[in-house]
Amino acid sequence: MDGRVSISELEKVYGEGAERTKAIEDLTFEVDGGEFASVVGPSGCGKSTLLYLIAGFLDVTSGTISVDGNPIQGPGTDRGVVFQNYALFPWRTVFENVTYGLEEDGVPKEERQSIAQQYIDMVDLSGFEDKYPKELSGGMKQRVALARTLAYEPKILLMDEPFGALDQPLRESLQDQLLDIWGDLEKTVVFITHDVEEAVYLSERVMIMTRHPGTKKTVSEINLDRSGSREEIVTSDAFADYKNTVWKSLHEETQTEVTL
Ligand SMILES: Nc1ncnc2c1ncn2[C@@H]1O[C@H](COP(=O)(O)OP(=O)(O)OP(=O)(O)O)[C@@H](O)[C@H]1O
Repeated sequence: MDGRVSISELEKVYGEGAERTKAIEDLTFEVDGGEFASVVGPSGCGKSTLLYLIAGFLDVTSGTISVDGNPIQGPGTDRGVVFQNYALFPWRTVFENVTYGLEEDGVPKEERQSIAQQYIDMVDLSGFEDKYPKELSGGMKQRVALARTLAYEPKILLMDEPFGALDQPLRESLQDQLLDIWGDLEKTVVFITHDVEEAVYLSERVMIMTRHPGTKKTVSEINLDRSGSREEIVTSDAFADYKNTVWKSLHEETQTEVTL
């Protein structure tokens, strides 16, 4: 399936001289087309840097990042980013936020209206098309942001702690909505989170990063039976085992941080 992300011997250094910070070193990781992969790691280990490098917002210092074998050269509509703070345009309605990328791409009006409506319906925001962001809850804002990104049909969704600002019930409902959308649309997802439970619940694989400078520490494959309800999944022994494994690996890194 399309949407394979290959990261090879990646290094990212910010600044020069006394300001020099090596954020990522020697990171090699591959996300298959259509896979849901999460990245967890201690604060400052380079998770957002990694995501912005894949997005093409930042240049690599050395190494390569390719999508389906083609080295990335800046941002592109094959990759869509969803941020924690929604990044909506406050002066645009829900509908106008979702059509934004399509307008930029020169999609004709009727076509962009029908595409926007399709994704607004998909995130359960029908009826809210004419509202402005300030009239929406945090969960609704994030659903608008998701619809806006989905509207230009990227193969790859890059999500930077998208549910980090939401309370637990909202978080859970958006996680389930995202899983449904991922199942329907067959996107590749690279999902950054601090939350081990969230990573295990959502992902097929979880990469744990070392603390500064960040690199791949371990990768956990998550083979959960997802046919049951959320309650059945999160109370299963398998879920607890996966959570423990990821938590222990992450905890080793945060312990290092404390003792340094
Ligand atoms: N624009 C920048 N200029 C200089 N250093 C930066 C810049 N952005 C990030 N860094 C540094 O790079 C390292 C990785 O930062 P990054 O934000 O990618 O980590 P993170 O794992 O996403 O952190 P958090 O979990 O706290 O959001 C940190 O040491 C940070 O201070």
